[in-house]
Amino acid sequence: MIQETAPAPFGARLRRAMDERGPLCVGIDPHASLLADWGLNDDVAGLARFTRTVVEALADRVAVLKPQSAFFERFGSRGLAVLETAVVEARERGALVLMDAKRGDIGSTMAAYAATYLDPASPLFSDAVTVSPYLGYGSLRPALDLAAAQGCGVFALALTSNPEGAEFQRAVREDGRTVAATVLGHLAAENAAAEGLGSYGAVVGATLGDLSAFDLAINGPLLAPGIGAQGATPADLPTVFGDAVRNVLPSVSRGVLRHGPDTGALRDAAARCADEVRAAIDQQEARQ
Ligand SMILES: O=C(O)c1cc(=O)[nH]c(=O)n1[C@@H]1O[C@H](COP(=O)(O)O)[C@@H](O)[C@H]1O
Repeated sequence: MIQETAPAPFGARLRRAMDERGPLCVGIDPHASLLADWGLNDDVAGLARFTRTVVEALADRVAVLKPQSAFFERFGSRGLAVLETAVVEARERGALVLMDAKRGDIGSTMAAYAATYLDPASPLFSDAVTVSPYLGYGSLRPALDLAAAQGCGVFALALTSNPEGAEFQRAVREDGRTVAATVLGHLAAENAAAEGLGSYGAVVGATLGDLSAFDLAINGPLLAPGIGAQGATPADLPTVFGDAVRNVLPSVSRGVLRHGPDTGALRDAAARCADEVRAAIDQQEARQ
């Protein structure tokens, strides 16, 4: 009889990857301007070459690769085919793939989005996906449940790195809590039973300065974009995240990608960034 083994939870897989490979997520964001900088055309062949170069350079050494779906979708079905190949090859080379899709819809449609990224039968099956909770946290339930069943993760937008985010995310509800604190509270409840790092993460920008007004102790990963092109640095992480810094997964796209297309330069840039992040985390832990 074939024994069905439950997949290891995403949180545990992520913790192991961060410990072994360094706490870093590199975004695959094939901007038209980056394609040009790399000497590539802004077409499907350029997209495929760019993406393959990043995957071959980094998937065997960084903890997480985060393809930004929009940059592939803009080329239609042929762009999605490039994305499908990238996801499979990155996972085969040992990286966890976090699909940056930022999906969010009513629950019945959310189930279709969940199936797209979190059902192993889907060509875009990934280790985790970013979602938007602004149709109500409960609308994310199909993704949260499928993630649990498949050993996958979900990252919900809480405090995004862009300045416009505050208008909604820091709005105060009738009970006095902000919208962002509400999202963080839901995620903490979701992770409460997890042994070690939970599988339900929050997106919290590294650009936001002191966030001590928010309870970031959600027992889940905190995806922290904003380092590099948006102005934050690894040295900012202790100020932004305080004691929660050990659960932070910093994410860098252009800050690493601008070093391509040379494979060695991409690898050096990612390694430098991971070292700087680790040093910042060690410094904060020494203070505690
Ligand atoms: O979910 C994200 O990844 C994300 C959330 C957020 O608050 N801010 C943010 O910049 N991102 C994504 O992170 C990447 C940042 O790219 P760089 O600014 O080039 O490092 C982009 O793909 C954004 O879509």
